[in-house]
Amino acid sequence: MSVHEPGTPGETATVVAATDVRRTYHLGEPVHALDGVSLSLEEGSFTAVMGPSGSGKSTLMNLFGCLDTPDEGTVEIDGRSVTALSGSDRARLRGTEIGFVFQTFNLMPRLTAAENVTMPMVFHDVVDEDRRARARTLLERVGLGDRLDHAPSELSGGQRQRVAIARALANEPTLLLADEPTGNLDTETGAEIMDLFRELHDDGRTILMVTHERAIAEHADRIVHLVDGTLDEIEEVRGSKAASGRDRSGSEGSE
Ligand SMILES: Nc1ncnc2c1ncn2[C@@H]1O[C@H](COP(=O)(O)OP(=O)(O)OP(=O)(O)O)[C@@H](O)[C@H]1O
Repeated sequence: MSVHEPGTPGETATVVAATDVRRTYHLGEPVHALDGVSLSLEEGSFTAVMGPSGSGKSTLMNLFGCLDTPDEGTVEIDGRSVTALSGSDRARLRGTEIGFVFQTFNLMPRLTAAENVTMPMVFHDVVDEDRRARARTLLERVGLGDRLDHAPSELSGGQRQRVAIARALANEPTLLLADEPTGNLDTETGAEIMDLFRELHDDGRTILMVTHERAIAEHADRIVHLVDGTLDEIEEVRGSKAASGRDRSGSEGSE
């Protein structure tokens, strides 16, 4: 199901949408972290969010990730209004519809790679052996089929992030949210992780990524620029790194 059914054949569906969202924090002087932002994510789109420190990027991610609700405006995920849900229903929606990738990986240190990947599957009715098989498939997908039983401390930074990406995919989420996914990696490893994101994008995943780095943002199809809690510009990334490797109706890469 989608927020808006496509009007014409071939038109892409909006799967996640924030409409005129406002979020004000009241610690002393009110801070308008988001001051009327609307942003829709089409199915299979890859969007980067950039902006100065304090411009509202994390606040927007928290709304899309069902970690917070707006004071005004609405957030809809796969046709469901997040704003109308109770805290526990929102947590369930978060567990089933959102996959999170963090700058600091956030793996459970005492669990193996495979066990980390099976953790989010509690939201689904999957028996143990199927979970293990699914974790294996996901870890193979991110190039770690030979690291299932390694602890995070036995993996490199790039490998840890790959485990985190496999974990984020555990429930076939509607939306993959990545907060500075290359922030703790060297340039080369960061580029490898972005290659993986590009592959996931090619597989049809819907991705929203916050980054400070222009070169990383250019892997997306468009860059959303936030300034002072407002949407300053949506920049289409022409011949983006994400698009360059693919044949997209033959229309890309000829500039
Ligand atoms: N829980 C909170 N309580 C009070 N103020 C907050 C809270 N979270 C964020 N803010 C304020 O809201 C504004 C937006 O913060 P936000 O974290 O969304 O920005 P950001 O663009 O992600 O910044 P950065 O790039 O530094 O992570 C900032 O002025 C921040 O100080």
